[in-house]
Amino acid sequence: MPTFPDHALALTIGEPGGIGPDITAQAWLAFRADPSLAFFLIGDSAYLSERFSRLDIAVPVQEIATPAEAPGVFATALPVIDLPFASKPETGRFSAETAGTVIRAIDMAVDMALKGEVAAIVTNPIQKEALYAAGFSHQGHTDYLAHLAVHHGHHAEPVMMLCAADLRAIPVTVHIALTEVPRQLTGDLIVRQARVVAHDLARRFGIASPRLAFTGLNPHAGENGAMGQEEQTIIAPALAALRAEGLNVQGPLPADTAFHAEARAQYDAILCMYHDQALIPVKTLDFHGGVNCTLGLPFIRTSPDHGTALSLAGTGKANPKSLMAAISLAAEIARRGQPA
Ligand SMILES: NC(=O)C1=CN([C@@H]2O[C@H](COP(=O)(O)OP(=O)(O)OC[C@H]3O[C@@H](n4cnc5c(N)ncnc54)[C@H](O)[C@@H]3O)[C@@H](O)[C@H]2O)C=CC1
Ligand SMILES: NCC(=O)COP(=O)(O)O
Repeated sequence: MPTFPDHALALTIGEPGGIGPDITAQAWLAFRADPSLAFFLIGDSAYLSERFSRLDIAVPVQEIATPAEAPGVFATALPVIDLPFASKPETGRFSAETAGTVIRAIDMAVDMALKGEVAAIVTNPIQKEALYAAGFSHQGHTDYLAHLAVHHGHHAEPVMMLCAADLRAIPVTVHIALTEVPRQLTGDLIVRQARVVAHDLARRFGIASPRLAFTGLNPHAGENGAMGQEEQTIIAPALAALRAEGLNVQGPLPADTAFHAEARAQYDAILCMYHDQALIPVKTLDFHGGVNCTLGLPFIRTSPDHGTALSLAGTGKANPKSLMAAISLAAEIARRGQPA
């Protein structure tokens, strides 16, 4: 397992028309004096230099050929592995024309992680609709990273976990229409995700016997079937199976009362039945400190909790703290290592 300070973190450029370049520059300014947080960016160095020159900050860019060069450069310049765009991105706009290169940056980072050349991957936000328009057939990074890992011969069972100060929330179903949720929510899906969460909270977060909570799907967790059946037919049986395996589980809890401070103190992570049930509390509690961490991969991946914020790109107004928190968490997990 590669660790700091020998191995740097690989950052991917994400949507070039969005705030990724700006917050990466700000993160470098904040962290450049700390070799334990050394990172490099995979992106178009000429475009990045031009973007930075328009912000009121001095961020020199230095091209590197390999990840191993990054720690030696990090204190004086933002190390960049050059990956030029075929067509010039437009700040504040997304384009399907750059999507292939955006995906290529992710491919390269995964390749480096699987070869043990980097300590972890931190992804800048992608514009999902731009990638979809270019033929990308995955929901987002989370399932694409797992696809790449499997393609390279590894096992992967991807789980999206959003972390705020004292809340870790997992959407069991992710980027699907709300009408699809009852159709795609199964006991098997809940059980498989809970196993990954329990395993990775122990392995990556040092929580030996994590306490897992689960929300219901319906208002008041269905109120004994009066407001929906999924709690009784899908969620409760899945929890019973997990209990039989020795996992510490509670629920299904009514989602509306599962996130206040006293409730949060009762669990280490909460598995929620759909995207907004998990992400609204995280982003409300800690929008600028929230981190998206993928569990179930053979490498470490974190990301800011927010998206591309196109309207802020190039303005200098994007807050870099979520990306900084993502970098810090990736470094912390890498330092902890991976006990078997
Ligand atoms: N990990 C990833 O790749 C993610 C990608 N996305 C993608 O981003 C695109 C835009 O999604 P939206 O729903 O509009 O979410 P968004 O997070 O880009 O923007 C939501 C609101 O938060 C503000 N905001 C976001 N980041 C900020 C920052 N660092 N500092 C200050 N304000 C900030 C924006 O200006 C906007 O008002 C979509 O294509 C979505 O799929 C969204 C979330 C994560
Ligand atoms: N809403 C979370 C999000 O869009 C992140 O998705 P991913 O790209 O990390 O899979």
